[in-house]
Amino acid sequence: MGNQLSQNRPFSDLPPQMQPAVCRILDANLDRAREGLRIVEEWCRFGLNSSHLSEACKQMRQELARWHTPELRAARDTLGDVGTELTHPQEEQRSSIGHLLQANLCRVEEALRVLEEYGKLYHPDMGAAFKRMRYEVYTLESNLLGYERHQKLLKSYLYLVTSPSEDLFEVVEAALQGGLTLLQYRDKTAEDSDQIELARKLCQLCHRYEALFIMNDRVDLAIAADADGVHLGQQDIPIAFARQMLGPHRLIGRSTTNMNEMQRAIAEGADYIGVGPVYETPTKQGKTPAGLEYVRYAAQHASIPWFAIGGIEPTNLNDVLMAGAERIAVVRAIMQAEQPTLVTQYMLSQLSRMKTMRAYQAHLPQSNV
Ligand SMILES: Cc1ncc(COP(=O)(O)OP(=O)(O)O)c(N)n1
Ligand SMILES: Cc1ncsc1CCOP(=O)(O)O
Ligand SMILES: [Mg+2]
Repeated sequence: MGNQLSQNRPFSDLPPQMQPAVCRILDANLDRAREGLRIVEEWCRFGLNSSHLSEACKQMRQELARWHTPELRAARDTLGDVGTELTHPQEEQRSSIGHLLQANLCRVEEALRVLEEYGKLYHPDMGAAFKRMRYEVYTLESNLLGYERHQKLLKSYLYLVTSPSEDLFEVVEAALQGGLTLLQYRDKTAEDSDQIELARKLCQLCHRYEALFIMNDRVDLAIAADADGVHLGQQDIPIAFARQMLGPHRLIGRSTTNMNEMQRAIAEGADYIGVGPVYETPTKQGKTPAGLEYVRYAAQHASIPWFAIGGIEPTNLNDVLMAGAERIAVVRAIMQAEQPTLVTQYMLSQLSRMKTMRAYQAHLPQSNV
């Protein structure tokens, strides 16, 4: 590319007074795009441990570096740049990693758009090169978001499924403050328009705490609320259709009550499954419990994350954990708790204790287990 750049003399028909300005624009935006990519790359590498995503960032940075010729660098005039001290107040605050990544990807995309337009004046190949790179950044953004969702799911051990409540937001926020990282909005009676409004607000609240937000039953409402995914029961829309509508990066959960449903959900590409009801529960009246037997089966055979659900409370949590559950989902235990933060913290601590115990046992010689 270096040769190509020097062979095709830039600015063939630009008036001379415009040439330094174009060079300064290209220089500034090459820097901007590289800096933004570097910030994203660091998170891919150290936050997500994804060599694949960090390599994608690195390759784009290297391509930007190849375009950043000495001629463009020489055009820099920092003292004469009236924009160096202009910062937007939002740049001073980043409320979460998600926002930080989004802001920087947006910065990269903007810079690439500028490079694409002004680049056309500078070199015949520049416009097309930066257009292609902009699309690569869109793909990176989408892969990154999908990867983040899956990582968060893997790190989620407690799942709160909501029930209609006057204190919905207070309870959910209290649970988030207690460390909840996965929420499902479930309301079987509200109008669609009300559900969308509530779902959007809940989704924003969850994202402020870096938690995932899942919509129960309805793919259309999940899209409207920009949810991280949807939870589908056996009577809800098939996973394949949901996947077509949601794309590859949103999560799909499926309820299962027996081993056949479990195997089918896994084969159909569910990201996680509900396993239950473990116990009879007023939240789902008339539903026959699958019992601890099915929890034991799941512990042996489920190859994707699974959440034991149904009638789980602080008093029987240990039995469910002893049957092999690593993850649980609850409605009443938190929605009806007097102190939702404390119950969340208690449940999370029990799940974590069990996880540590299992990890320890896995390292003991078999005769000691
Ligand atoms: C995590 C989780 N597991 C199971 C269910 C139940 O889903 P479904 O069988 O579709 O019943 P409804 O919740 O729609 O009444 C769930 N919601 N979440
Ligand atoms: C939605 C759902 N699916 C299976 S059991 C259940 C309800 C669980 O509610 P609770 O935790 O109050 O028993
Ligand atoms: Mg359902």
